[in-house]
Amino acid sequence: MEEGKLIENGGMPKFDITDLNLHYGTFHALKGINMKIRKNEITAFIGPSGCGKSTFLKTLNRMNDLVDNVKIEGGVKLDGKDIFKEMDAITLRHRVGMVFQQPNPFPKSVYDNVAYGPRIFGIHRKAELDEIVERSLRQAAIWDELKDRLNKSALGLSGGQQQRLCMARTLAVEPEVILMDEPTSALDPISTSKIEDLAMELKEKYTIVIVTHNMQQAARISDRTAFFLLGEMVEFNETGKVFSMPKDKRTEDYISGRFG
Ligand SMILES: Nc1ncnc2c1ncn2[C@@H]1O[C@H](COP(=O)(O)OP(=O)(O)OP(=O)(O)O)[C@@H](O)[C@H]1O
Repeated sequence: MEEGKLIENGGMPKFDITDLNLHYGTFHALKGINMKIRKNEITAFIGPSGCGKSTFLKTLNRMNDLVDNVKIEGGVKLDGKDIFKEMDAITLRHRVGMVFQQPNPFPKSVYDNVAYGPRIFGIHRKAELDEIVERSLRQAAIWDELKDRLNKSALGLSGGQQQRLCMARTLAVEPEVILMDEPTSALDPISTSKIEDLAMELKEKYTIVIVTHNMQQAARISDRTAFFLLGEMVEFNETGKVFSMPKDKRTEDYISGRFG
């Protein structure tokens, strides 16, 4: 593995992003982003609507490749390897999973939703799939609720259950990074708190990057927070510092609600 630049307190960052620029046609959506995302931490992206948070998140597993007229320049390394030049998109998306804003289970049974990814990657033995399904549902803290409904349609679950099922589906292929794009914005407070608890448990094993509009959520669960504005990353620091003593006036205005 190629040696990447170490971060201040040692270790290699999970993602090393250097001078990343993204254009949608003539629109400059990400402007010169530099950032190192650490392993086993939760990194939160905050900022007003349209500032580029989702665009940046999707760049990390090359979901933007599918958009017409997109131009991406700069470097994104995962464990020291360039995700555009040294990795194919399938391998990347296996290693970097994603959970979306709206729970999006397939119109299949609970079991088949979770087994979907492993089957694509060639696992067909029933005993092995059973084990993966149970492990993933347990990790997503939903096994007890669903163990007697494995053959029922996932579409019959509540929104909060569907979102934890989608987490289980992501976990089933054992990714290293989980990208979460406003995963709780469609959920009630109890389901939200379950997803937050889950994210905090999962960071022991995974690296988590979450886009959230909810600043309390970023403050509650993330280790580091990045504030975006108009395609720029204005500030990136330990979450406590960003919220208690932001360095940039624009961050301060945003977190104190004076932005406008
Ligand atoms: N496929 C696309 N084609 C053209 N422009 C796009 C596309 N996707 C996003 N944009 C534009 O890029 C900018 C950043 O969008 P993005 O969705 O990344 O913002 P965001 O910070 O995640 O917003 P929100 O918080 O509302 O989800 C916006 O101005 C948006 O209109």
